[in-house]
Amino acid sequence: MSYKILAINPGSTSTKLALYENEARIFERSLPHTAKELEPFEEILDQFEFRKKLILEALREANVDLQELSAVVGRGGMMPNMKAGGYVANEAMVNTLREGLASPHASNLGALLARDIAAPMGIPAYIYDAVTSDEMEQVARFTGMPEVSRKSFCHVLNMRAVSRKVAVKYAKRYEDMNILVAHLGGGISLSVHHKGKIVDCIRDDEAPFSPERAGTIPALELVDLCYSGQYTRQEMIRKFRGKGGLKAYLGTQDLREVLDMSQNGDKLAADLLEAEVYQIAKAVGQLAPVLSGKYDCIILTGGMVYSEELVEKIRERICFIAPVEVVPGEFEMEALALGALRMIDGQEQAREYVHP
Ligand SMILES: Nc1ncnc2c1ncn2[C@@H]1O[C@H](COP(=O)(O)OP(=O)(O)O)[C@@H](O)[C@H]1O
Ligand SMILES: CCCC(=O)OP(=O)(O)O
Repeated sequence: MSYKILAINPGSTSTKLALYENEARIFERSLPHTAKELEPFEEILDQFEFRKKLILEALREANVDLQELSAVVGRGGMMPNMKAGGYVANEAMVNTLREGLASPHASNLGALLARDIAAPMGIPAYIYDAVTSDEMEQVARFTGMPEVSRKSFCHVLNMRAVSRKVAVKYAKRYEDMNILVAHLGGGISLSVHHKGKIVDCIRDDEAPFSPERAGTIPALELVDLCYSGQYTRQEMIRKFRGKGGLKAYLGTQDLREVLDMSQNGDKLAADLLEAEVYQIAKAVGQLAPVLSGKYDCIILTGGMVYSEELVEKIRERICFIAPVEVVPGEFEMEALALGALRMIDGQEQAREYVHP
């Protein structure tokens, strides 16, 4: 049986598309969106028609016949009430998104776009491994402020996809392994996978600073900054996500440029790289006791991991915990398509989303 799956991954600066025929990718396209193009949209959900039009144009240009599709799958957004795995992009999910119950992120458009493109074709629309998939243990949820409880929030889609790849190398099932994953992309998050479940994580707002995110900031100084009258709430969020990290110090979120700057004698760039390595290693160490140090492996993944220099410096500091596996880049499009394929052919049951 042959299935054609369209995968849609809306990111903050692009919408990625891929068409899969069973396990084989037959088309892939990244549609970049400039800050200027997105500026007129007050809310992320307002970008829906703009992105949909670009997607349909790109598919038309590539002669993709929508009638041949078997399903459409979008990146899962930030909805509450999610577990890992696949969901039907149903009406309850649309209502949750439209009512603003999901934390703002471009990935929230995934379900809406998938459903809208699938509906006229009479084919299923799914999302897979949403960012907010939450299977955390109770012990991991407490903070010292009763008003704030920790919720799971990480790069679930890529983390579970690379874990499955590494499981093949170890000739084991992902569901039988204990894995610590550090996703080191434009944003950084880390997670602990205990026999197929993410039982704890370090979210991007608790993490090391990243190319474009501030990461953990000492809380009292952050409070002072918020109340300084210098910044609006939106500006503070942008300082944290989008304009933080390497970008805030050096004006670029491109790690390759920062590596070059450091090699050419820029002291700040060199210091930041050292601090980046140090913080990433510390975050791995912070998660080591979650499974009492009993990990099959630690996986480093994401775009930053293309840098051998960075990887070797991190490895040196964390290899005492468990073997380190390096999987550069991200596999989100493949993970979306293969997830949808498992749901279509019945290997995996798609969950029905319930409005919170
Ligand atoms: N070959 C490379 N060497 C070093 N850094 C790289 C390389 N390729 C990408 N990066 C860096 O990875 C980061 C982006 O990671 P990526 O996983 O692509 O991000 P996103 O989270 O935006 O998908 C950027 O800082 C980029 O400069
Ligand atoms: C940390 C959760 C997911 C996320 O922030 O994704 P991007 O780095 O792709 O924006």
